[in-house]
Amino acid sequence: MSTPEKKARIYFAGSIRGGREDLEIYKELITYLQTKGTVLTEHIGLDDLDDLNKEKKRTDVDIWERDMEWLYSCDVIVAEVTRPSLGVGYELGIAEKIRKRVILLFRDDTGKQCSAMLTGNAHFKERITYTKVATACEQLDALL
Ligand SMILES: O=c1[nH]c(=O)n([C@H]2C[C@H](O)[C@@H](COP(=O)(O)O)O2)cc1CO
Repeated sequence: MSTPEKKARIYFAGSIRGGREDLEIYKELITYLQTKGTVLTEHIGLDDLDDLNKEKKRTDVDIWERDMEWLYSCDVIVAEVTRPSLGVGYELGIAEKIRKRVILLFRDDTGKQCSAMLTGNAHFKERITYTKVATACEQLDALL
């Protein structure tokens, strides 16, 4: 009997307190990523963060401890960085320090540029620039 293949543990990073303007995009990306593995941070795609894991009832210390455990233990981080977020920037800084694989997603239809701290950084060499989520998913498919 063959052993079942281990599902990839995916840490999806996206803005929460930095602003929820891209929520619909996060939802689509998370739904796609769930076909590729277990998305640890699926709460990032919820309309109401209270729905799934009582995010609003957690203390900030609980959130930070849980997310650090997920960040250190995941197989890959997929970060949607179009909407700037202090939390996502912090997670990516740690990812670089612990040499965790990161795939960055950035939309090219906003007239904004991605931070040079990411685009100038050799650790973040896997970058997807996209307009439509379907295109981003096609490119993710080639990487995951
Ligand atoms: O309630 C939360 N839950 C949570 O998982 N995070 C993590 C995951 C996200 O990738 C990132 C978002 O950071 P920020 O809230 O600064 O935009 O931080 C952040 C918050 C709130 O800061």
